[in-house]
Amino acid sequence: MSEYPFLKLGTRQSPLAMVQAEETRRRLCEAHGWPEEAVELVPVVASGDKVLDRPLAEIGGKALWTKELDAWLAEGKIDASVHSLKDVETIRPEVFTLHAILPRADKRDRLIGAASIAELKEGAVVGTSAPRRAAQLLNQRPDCSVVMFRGNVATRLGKLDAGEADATFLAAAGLERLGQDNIGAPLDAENWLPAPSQGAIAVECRADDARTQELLAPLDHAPSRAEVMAERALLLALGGNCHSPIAVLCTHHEGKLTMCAAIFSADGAERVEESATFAAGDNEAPKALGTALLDKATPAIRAVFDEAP
Ligand SMILES: NCc1[nH]cc(CCC(=O)O)c1CC(=O)O
Repeated sequence: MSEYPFLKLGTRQSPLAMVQAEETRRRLCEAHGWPEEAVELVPVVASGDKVLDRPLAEIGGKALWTKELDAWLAEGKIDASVHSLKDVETIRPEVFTLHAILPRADKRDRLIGAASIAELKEGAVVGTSAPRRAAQLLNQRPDCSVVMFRGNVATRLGKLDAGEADATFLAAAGLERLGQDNIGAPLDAENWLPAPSQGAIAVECRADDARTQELLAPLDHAPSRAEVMAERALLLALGGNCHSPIAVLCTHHEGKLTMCAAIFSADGAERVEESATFAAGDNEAPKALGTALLDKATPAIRAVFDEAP
């Protein structure tokens, strides 16, 4: 007679999502001295995984990654959801809490198909559907062009292999978790900024579920939480969503956060950046940085943010 599972963890069923859910299960079992059977992984097919031929921004935005998991969590079919925090909307239903942020992995993008942005061949075609990656690329390499690449990591690498583009970007964290971290070249922060919350796994549960909150608590990594919450505060200040070319990197060091952020016009031609250092947990500082960015923004940049729904 077994009382397992103690906890049901909802996850998308893409290979990367499953690996991230497995990492969460491993950490939970380690923290509580449980056998693997104590945590059941419940895969859910997300709307975002069904429609692959149009940009996310056109078909409903980041909510498409969380809609099904949110419904299951609200109904109590699962106790918690595991998310790539980068894909989770900035404003979450109040009935949920992002209760554990796991130690953040490599925050960088990797470029697959060339050793660096500068070394992309003249007029290279680059596959991406992320406004940030497209704008940041075209800002540095106006000779390049962008084609839409959606789908999971394997799908995108397949499109590259099939010659649909000369190069593409993938998050280092995702490649690492899939054991493919030998692919491509990492892009460093001096020239290339990642997306808000890139590389962070978040575990969300119901705000009134004290039992699950207590079980998740030992998984929370305070420095990673400080970084991603500051990055999300910046997103909120900018009114950013999946349409917005916002690049930001926040790095924790001895209780302080250094944030470097850039926003772009839709075509990437124009770019403004700001950076600041402030105390971890200070969510006013990212807000001020957002305001400073918008103050400096050219009309073409501001138009992107004014239009954001
Ligand atoms: N947008 C899809 C997505 N969401 C999270 C990751 C990778 C893992 C992470 O950044 O946490 C990816 C793939 C990618 O951007 O290459």
